[in-house]
Amino acid sequence: MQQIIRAIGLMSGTSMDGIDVALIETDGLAYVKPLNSAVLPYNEDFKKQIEQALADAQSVTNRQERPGCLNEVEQAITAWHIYAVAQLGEIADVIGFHGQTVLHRPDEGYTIQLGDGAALARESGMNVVFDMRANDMVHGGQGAPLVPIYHQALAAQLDEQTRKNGVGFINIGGISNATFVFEGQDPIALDCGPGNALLDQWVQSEANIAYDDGGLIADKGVAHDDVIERYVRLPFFDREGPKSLDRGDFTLEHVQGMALADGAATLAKLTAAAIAKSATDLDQMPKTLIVSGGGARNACIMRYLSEIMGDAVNVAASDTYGFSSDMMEAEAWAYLAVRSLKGLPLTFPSTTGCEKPVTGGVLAKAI
Ligand SMILES: Nc1ncnc2c1ncn2[C@@H]1O[C@H](COP(=O)(O)OP(=O)(O)OP(=O)(O)O)[C@@H](O)[C@H]1O
Ligand SMILES: CC(=O)N[C@H]1[C@@H]2OC[C@@H](O2)[C@@H](O)[C@@H]1O[C@H](C)C(=O)O
Repeated sequence: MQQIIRAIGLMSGTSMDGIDVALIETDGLAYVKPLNSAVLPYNEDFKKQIEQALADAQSVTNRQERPGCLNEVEQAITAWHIYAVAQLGEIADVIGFHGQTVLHRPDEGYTIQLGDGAALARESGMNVVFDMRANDMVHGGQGAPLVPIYHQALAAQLDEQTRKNGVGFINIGGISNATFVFEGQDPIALDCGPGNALLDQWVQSEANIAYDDGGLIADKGVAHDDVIERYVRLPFFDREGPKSLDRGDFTLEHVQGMALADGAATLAKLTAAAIAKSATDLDQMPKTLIVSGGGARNACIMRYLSEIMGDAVNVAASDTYGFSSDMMEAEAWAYLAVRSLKGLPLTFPSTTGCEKPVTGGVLAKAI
């Protein structure tokens, strides 16, 4: 019997809306049991500071550099995470700490997640595994997505028929990413395209609203397929996976001038079209798509996705299967920390393009 470890995962994703915290127990293999979770939303002031950090990070040429406000924001991010762990109020053997991505340049071989793992270990009194993307890049990988091996562990909990027919896990966060799990194979993964980030920016700039709750704005609009075509012509979509994106890789340029609802509908349909496109190179189309992340709550994105995938594919939010849509990434970071402690691979040639399965992460021990 493999050793069962209690692990906390901390995820603050590209939507920059706050920190998801999850406690699980796992053997780092097929056994996973979520135990508790919490959310710590960032306030408006801090979101603005992170946006400034994203802008200041643009000048970085080496991942150790911290120009502009980056040092200050990194300390603040660490403080928010220390508070998030305290809020959860649980003791674990290890914490998996993602940090805040401020720059992701896979073609140049670096990615930066702000967050001081040693400080978190010191203040929480728990061991922390952080910086889990870097070693993948050292081995030729994209450094993202890392959640696929966790998706594979979840897939093992599904019934035999569902597993046999292949399962896609779709995470619609700021950027969307997909993992396709077929029995007996390593998971196949890639970033798909914009998730909610463009839609958030759109409703923010046009209506001063943080996000399109339920997809109600998009639902009132008409999607412009010619605009979607313009996005889909970008070179990213021609490349085969594995591939990954930076939050800044897509902009609102093609929807500028549209009416609020039409722009929202167009961006919702673009999100769905990009996800559907990510499955086109597969040898076999999975019969089930399990959707997580905030985008699973956008009924318009979900409807477009079901329509584009057609009747042969069952598209449903992950909660339908008993997997938490909101906590899946935080749980994944807990799971990855355990795999890191055990020296197990986090990434595979089929998930990030690394040359061989590789482990990763840096361990900061609690003193
Ligand atoms: N009720 C809702 N209706 C519609 N959209 C929602 C709802 N709740 C959240 N969202 C969308 O989900 C986004 C947050 O998603 P999530 O927390 O999965 O992203 P993330 O983890 O930050 O990003 P990533 O996975 O790219 O790192 C919000 O910015 C918003 O656009
Ligand atoms: C560099 C980075 O932070 N990438 C994120 C981002 O958000 C979604 C997508 O782009 C994915 O590749 C990744 O996060 C998920 C959790 C991952 O690594 O699996």
